[in-house]
Formats: sequence, structure tokens, C-alpha cells
Amino acid sequence: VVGGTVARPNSWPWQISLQYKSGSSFYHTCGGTLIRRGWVMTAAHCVDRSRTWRVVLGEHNINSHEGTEQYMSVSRVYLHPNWNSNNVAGGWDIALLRLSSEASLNNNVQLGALPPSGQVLPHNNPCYITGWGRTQTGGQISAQLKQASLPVVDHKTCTSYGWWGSTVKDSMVCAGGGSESGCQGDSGGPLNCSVNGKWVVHGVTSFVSSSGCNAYRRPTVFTRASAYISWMNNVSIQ
Ligand SMILES: CC(C)C[C@H](NC(=O)[C@H](CCCC[NH3+])NC(=O)C(F)(F)F)C(=O)Nc1ccc(C(C)C)cc1
Repeated sequence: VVGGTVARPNSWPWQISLQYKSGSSFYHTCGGTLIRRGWVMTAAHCVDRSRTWRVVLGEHNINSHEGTEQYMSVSRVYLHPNWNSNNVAGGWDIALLRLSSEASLNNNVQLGALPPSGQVLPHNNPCYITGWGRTQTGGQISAQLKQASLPVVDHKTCTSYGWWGSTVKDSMVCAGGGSESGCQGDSGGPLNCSVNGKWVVHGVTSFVSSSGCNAYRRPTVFTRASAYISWMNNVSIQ
């Protein structure tokens, strides 16, 4: 996350850290959202190579053990069948992870709410991106979970000339476009939007401009969760 602030610990209790094993250690690679006690929603581009994964719930500082963490292994990865790892602009950048056991819900671990199928939010709808991703283009990832205010940029604007144009599809949502943005390592995490006074996980962090995370008129682009509700249902999640 470029800009924004360090989040109050566990104030986004559905945010997870997706980590892969290398040698005898695990390393943060992406974010995700706990949407059922046994299921995590993330980006397909995070899990389209075979690795030993773990999901950490109740995480704040990824470099220290704070006692609120739950470490879950992943029993199966469901990539969207249409995902093409050579074309993030094609969309379909969504995956579900089946956890080997069910999370215990508490003050630090809660389920994220999904939107109703087809919901599209208006321009400037208040949203926050959260994640441990790089804090500057080409910089380091953040040890502590960060948040930044990224209001929705409507499709009309986001797909116009000088903005993302036709790279952005209807199954995506844009947010931000100013000095704050997502960045590598935020992938797969939630775009948390305030709808009728409640937080809804409206997006899955997908991509930023290859010329820089907070590039001018290149808002962060998210997979629009409301476009995939039926797929998630069919993966027997709901
Ligand atoms: C060094 C980074 C900034 C490069 C940048 N990476 C990204 O945007 C990666 C997703 C890459 C998926 C493809 N393997 N996502 C992120 O960094 C995220 F913002 F989500 F955290 C990128 O590839 N961006 C990109 C690439 C192609 C397009 C279209 C023109 C096809 C758009 C954006």
C-alpha cells in the first residue's frame, strides 16, 4: 500500500496473509479475505503456480508472533477456470482456497461480507485497500498491515482515454488514482467498501500500472467480487 497509514491491529479481521514455504520458512506473497470459516478468496495470479501455501489469520505484524495468529494449511486451490496467467487484463483474476480446518472466529478473526451478485458501486463510494504490500513503487513490503482510502473510480472514467482504456473490463472495479494505491504484495487482498454503513469486500486486488503503483490516472484495479458470486456458490462455498 502506497500512502495511507498502519491499520489499528486486527481492525480488518477478515484480512489474511497468504504465505508460501521456501526451505523451512514461510514468506508473505499476497493478501486474501476469509469469507467462510473454511474458505479464503484471493487473486488467481497469487496461486497459479504450485507451492506449499499457508494462510495466516489474525495477523498484524508479519515479522513477529503476537499471539492473535491462526496458521491454516490449504487443502485445495480453486483457480477460476477462465484465468489466463499471461493476461491479467483479461480478468477472471480470482481464486478460492479451501482450508484444511475451519477458522475459530473471535475479535481478531471474522468473516468478510460479500456483495450481492451484480452490485456496482457509484463513483467516489468510500473504500479502503488493506495489505502488507510495498509501500512505494519498487520499495519494501510493510511489516504491519496498512490501509489507504481509495474511493471508487466509476467505469466511465476508468476506461476513458488517458486512464486505463479497454484494459479494464466490466468484471473489474477501479479505485484511487491519486497518490495512494495498492502495490506488489497487496494482490489478492480486499477492497473494503462502506455500503449502508457496513463494510463489504467489493474487490480483490488485481493489478496496478507496470510503470508504477500509484501512476497518474492508473487507479488500482480490482476483480469485482459481485461478478463472481455464482461461481463462488458453485464451488460449493455458500
Ligand atoms: C512491477 C509491477 C508493478 C508489474 C505489475 N504487477 C501487477 O500489477 C501485479 C499483478 C501482475 C499479474 C501478472 N502476473 N499486481 C499487483 O502488483 C497488485 F497491485 F495487485 F498488488 C503489472 O504486471 N502490471 C500490469 C501488467 C499488464 C497490464 C495490461 C496492460 C496487460 C496491466 C498492468
